[in-house]
Amino acid sequence: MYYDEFAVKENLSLPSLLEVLSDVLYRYSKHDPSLQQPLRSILSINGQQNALLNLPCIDIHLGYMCVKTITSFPESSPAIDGAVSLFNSNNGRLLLIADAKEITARRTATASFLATQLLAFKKWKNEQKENAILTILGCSVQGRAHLDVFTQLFKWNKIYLWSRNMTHAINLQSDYSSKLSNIEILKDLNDNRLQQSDVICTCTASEEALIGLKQVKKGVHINAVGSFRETMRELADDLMLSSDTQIIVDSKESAMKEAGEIIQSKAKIMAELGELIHNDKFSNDICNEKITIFKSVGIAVEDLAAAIVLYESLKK
Ligand SMILES: NC(=O)C1=CN([C@@H]2O[C@H](COP(=O)(O)OP(=O)(O)OC[C@H]3O[C@@H](n4cnc5c(N)ncnc54)[C@H](OP(=O)(O)O)[C@@H]3O)[C@@H](O)[C@H]2O)C=CC1
Ligand SMILES: O=C(O)C1=NCCCC1
Repeated sequence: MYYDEFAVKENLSLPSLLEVLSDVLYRYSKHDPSLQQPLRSILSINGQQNALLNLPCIDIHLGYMCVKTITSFPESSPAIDGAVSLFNSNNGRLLLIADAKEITARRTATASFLATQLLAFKKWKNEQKENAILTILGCSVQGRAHLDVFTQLFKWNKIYLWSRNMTHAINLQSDYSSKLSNIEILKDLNDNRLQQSDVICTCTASEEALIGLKQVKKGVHINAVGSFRETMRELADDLMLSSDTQIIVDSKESAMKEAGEIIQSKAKIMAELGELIHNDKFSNDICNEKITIFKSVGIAVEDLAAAIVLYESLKK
């Protein structure tokens, strides 16, 4: 009944997760009445950064209900802890409880990959696809999961890693040295190699902007994962507000309430990720000169997708 982080990692198929994520995000953005997801609750402890989060949702169409309960204690390691519970929505039976750290990390990185497919790969010509450069900023749990998922699902020409504490980037590079020989370390964020990156994933708990317009190239795609509070941000206002930037989010409702970059810059959101799925008009409109930003805050239907994929794989 309880599946720990190792069982989650072993049994959660990324291609299946990508498919189910795409389906639930599509139906979420279409306001499909069979999918119910209220705004998550974030209860702060003593007005500090530590918090208890609750993310529930019901999917009558697929026949499941899910609730993820996690703590976020940024000064602890791991920062996130908790469990995901999956239920049958026809008879109310509890089907599975699984480690939330691993589910959160893998569904978040897979949502970023889906955004990269929809926003970057579609605008690239073949040559750019064959020589694509990925950069990951922040080499803790989310950065590590992004490296793992992004390299399992796509072949990158080069990968650059940066972390505030450079040892964390070096450790991550070393953990992957037997599988990936194309990883390099960025010592700082003014390194020219950041400007060569085709895709950048920002996976930090920063409260100050780490990158601005001058540090990135035209047409870059950014997955901004870290911020989920008004006070947090990874991207500067000039990047958020540039007329060359198109901003996509997982949920408009959540992003306007939780994403520091959106709240502080008052940048306009172009669409939800789900609105780009099965939408040829949008794909045709994406221009390779534009910067695309996927601002992810994390929503319950993403945990639901992961829990369903896990449950159905374990049932076989
Ligand atoms: N969008 C989503 O769905 C999700 C978002 N998150 C968020 O993503 C972020 C990273 O999560 P996770 O890896 O689990 O967290 P950890 O606490 O494990 O790691 C924090 C990361 O942020 C970096 N960091 C912290 N402060 C700064 C700063 N001021 N400047 C630059 N880097 C900084 C750390 O770098 P170093 O170690 O080198 O010091 C480290 O890489 C968190 O903010 C988390 O809340 C998490 C889950 C889902
Ligand atoms: O979606 C999630 O799960 C989280 N989002 C922001 C940070 C904590 C976990």
